[in-house]
Amino acid sequence: MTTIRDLTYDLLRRHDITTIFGNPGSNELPFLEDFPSDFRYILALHEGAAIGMADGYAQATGRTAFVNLHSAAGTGNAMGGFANAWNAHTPLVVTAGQQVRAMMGIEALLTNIDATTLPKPLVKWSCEPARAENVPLAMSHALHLSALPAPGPVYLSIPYDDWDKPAEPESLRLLTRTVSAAGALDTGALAALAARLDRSTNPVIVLGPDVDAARANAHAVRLAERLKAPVWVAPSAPRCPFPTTHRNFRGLLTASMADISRQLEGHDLVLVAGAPVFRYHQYEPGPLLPPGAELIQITCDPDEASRAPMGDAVVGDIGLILAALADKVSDAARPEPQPRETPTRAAAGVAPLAAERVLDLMDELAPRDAIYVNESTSTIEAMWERMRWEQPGSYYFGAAGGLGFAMPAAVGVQLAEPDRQVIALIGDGSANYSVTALWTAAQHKVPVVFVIMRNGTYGALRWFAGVLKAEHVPALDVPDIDFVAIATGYGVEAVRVDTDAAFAAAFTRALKAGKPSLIEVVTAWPPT
Ligand SMILES: Cc1ncc(Cn2c(C)c(CCOP(=O)(O)OP(=O)(O)O)sc2=O)c(N)n1
Ligand SMILES: [Ca+2]
Repeated sequence: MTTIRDLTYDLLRRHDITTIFGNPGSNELPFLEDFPSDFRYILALHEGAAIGMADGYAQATGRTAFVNLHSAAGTGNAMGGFANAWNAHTPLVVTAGQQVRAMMGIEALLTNIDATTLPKPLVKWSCEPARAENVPLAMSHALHLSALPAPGPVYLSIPYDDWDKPAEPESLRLLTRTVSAAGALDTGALAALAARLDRSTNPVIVLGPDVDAARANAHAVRLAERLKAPVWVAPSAPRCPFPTTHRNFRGLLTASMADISRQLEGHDLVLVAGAPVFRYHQYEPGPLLPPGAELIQITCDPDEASRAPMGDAVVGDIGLILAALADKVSDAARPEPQPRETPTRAAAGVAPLAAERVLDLMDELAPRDAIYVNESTSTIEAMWERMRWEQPGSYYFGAAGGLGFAMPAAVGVQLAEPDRQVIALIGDGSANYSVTALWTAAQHKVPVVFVIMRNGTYGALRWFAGVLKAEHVPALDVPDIDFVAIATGYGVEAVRVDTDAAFAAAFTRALKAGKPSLIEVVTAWPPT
């Protein structure tokens, strides 16, 4: 007899999923019973770390990741991670154990009350199957839907007395289903779009995270070179969709309406690919586009296309459309864009140590194909100006700005990319949200290099307090946290440094260690 549990594990295998990220409670034990030997369970000590690891793993593999959380309390602890995954279009199937069906009505302890409402609106779909026999269909539905454009998290709440029930013979058909999305432009629409680009006198390209998610970076390069168009990265960037060393690269757009129009001044056509229009952050009202400019958005997300406040939009497969456009547009008869001004390297041997000097040393010493998972929020701009990111999958940031993403996500990315070095650059404020990820890194010997930028304050909030002219705000300092002691407590070797020479030596050692390491580097605040 095939049980619901047997069929569920077979469905996961069918979708190439044999890693489970999670933190169990009693409701989850029957699902985990007789855990199959071809699966691995990555235990997180907090559900925020579990979903963050799964998010990083899914983004780096480009495939759906699977999470198992404990009822309502576990789901609640993961809500910040749902926000990041939702904004990042990350394909996740998040499951939570539910009380037995006979005791749900009386709300016995660990009943996930109104379970399907809990993760909304940060899921594409949530479901608590009406009967045990429906679990395989719900699981199959969730696995396909999470990966279909626009990808995103889905949630299943499953009563723990369902797993031993027999699966209905007809539900075995689910094992052989394939579901795929088309998404190319028809020839007419492609020709019209290419013609609009060819007619433009001064086009500019703005690229978003879904270009990197589609691994379409090289198509974007070809299109930019054919059009001889400068390339900006869309604001509040959670990924890097274009080589920062390319002569057409202009940098990261500011997350403000007024500033974006200033930065795009003079262009008559703005082509946005793989990004919402736009993920503004600070409210600085102004014209949505510079005078005379038109905008076309290419997105995999019908809702992004529908909610944009201006321009035209095309919904489809970003990789297919960029590749077809790069083949279709003419070689523009205009001069190549001039390479941007890059900042001079920060001076050596200066105390107190400037954050820019740490960034420059990392960029110089790390392997060229290193992957940065960032949550040092006051140095984002400096990173985009200084770091040389050339390959797809080189940069990740929490897409909803929810802190607690980067430390676990770095572990997930390193699990997915064992041949590239992952460097987690974390602020001394952010480092406290999912610090338990250090324990999982130590237990699974995941060789992430964690760099904690200790400036003793919530630097980005100090900047924002200036933007909002919010004076005398309390609760912006985070002094006296000993990350060396914390890391050691979780089993990760750690060192504190406060000079560039000491950082360079520690960073070089960490890169060779072959195991997780943490460097707490004391940096100047305010920035010099
Ligand atoms: C879950 C969560 N809580 C609070 C915040 C608010 N927040 C906070 C608390 C920031 C300060 C981060 O400080 P840091 O030390 O990590 O980095 P910097 O000093 O470089 O800014 S930035 C920011 O948006 C958030 N984004 N996400
Ligand atoms: Ca800080």
